[in-house]
Amino acid sequence: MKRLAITGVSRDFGGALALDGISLEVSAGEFVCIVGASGSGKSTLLSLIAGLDVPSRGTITLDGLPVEGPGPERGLVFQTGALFPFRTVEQNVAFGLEPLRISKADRRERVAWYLAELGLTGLEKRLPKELSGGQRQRVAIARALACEPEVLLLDEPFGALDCQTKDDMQVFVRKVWQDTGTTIVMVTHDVEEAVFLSQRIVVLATSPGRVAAELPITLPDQRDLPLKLAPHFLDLRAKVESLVRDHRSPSYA
Ligand SMILES: Nc1ncnc2c1ncn2[C@@H]1O[C@H](COP(=O)(O)OP(=O)(O)OP(=O)(O)O)[C@@H](O)[C@H]1O
Repeated sequence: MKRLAITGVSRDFGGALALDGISLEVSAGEFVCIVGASGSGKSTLLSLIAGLDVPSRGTITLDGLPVEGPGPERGLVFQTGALFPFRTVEQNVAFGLEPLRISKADRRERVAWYLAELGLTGLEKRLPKELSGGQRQRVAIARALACEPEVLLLDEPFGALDCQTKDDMQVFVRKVWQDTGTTIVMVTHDVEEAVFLSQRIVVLATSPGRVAAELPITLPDQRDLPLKLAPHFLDLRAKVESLVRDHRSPSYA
């Protein structure tokens, strides 16, 4: 289990400051959502944590060790799952396990467990083109989780899905998080989704991107879809929406 610490992180794209002095800690096993208006630097922050990009200033550490590039302890899933088109579902999920020194039988068992966990049993032999958008995203999440990362980084993973599929995916992700204890950091522009999923929401402000607010999400651990209509849920959602609105650049007002 790892603790993620982001300290004084800035990212300057040749004079354009995308992130300015972000400090944030995520505890082992925590589920944190990052929200903010378009351009607030959400994706930039996630790529820095993933090690796909390097901060201009500041440090990012996992259990005290600096992040210096991508690593197997951090799994990443984007909006379009980017599956290997000529691999079947089970071959996609097994991909990250192939270089690991585990027996074929263990590998098969692990793949089967994650396929079952994500509701994909029965689709093992299908190719990505034979799946729905929601199924494809579940394969992408299963593939990231099969490597048993300490931290799962999700960048708008359900952004391209219809409302119904998105609802189902949110329920899946809550269950997976509870079953596996994986630390999750997720970027979304959907405030309802962030409130439903997370234990804490970090709101980023725009121009430059910085932490505007952090809110603990005081909802029960067991969450089902009707919770989205409960008064306490709606209060939290309204509060976060107004924080996002209040911290976007004037050009969006
Ligand atoms: N490679 C890059 N070169 C120059 N500027 C960049 C680059 N990547 C991001 N930016 C700028 O950094 C800022 C933050 O972008 P980022 O994509 O992280 O925001 P975001 O909050 O994820 O936005 P959205 O919700 O629209 O996806 C934006 O002003 C963007 O134009």
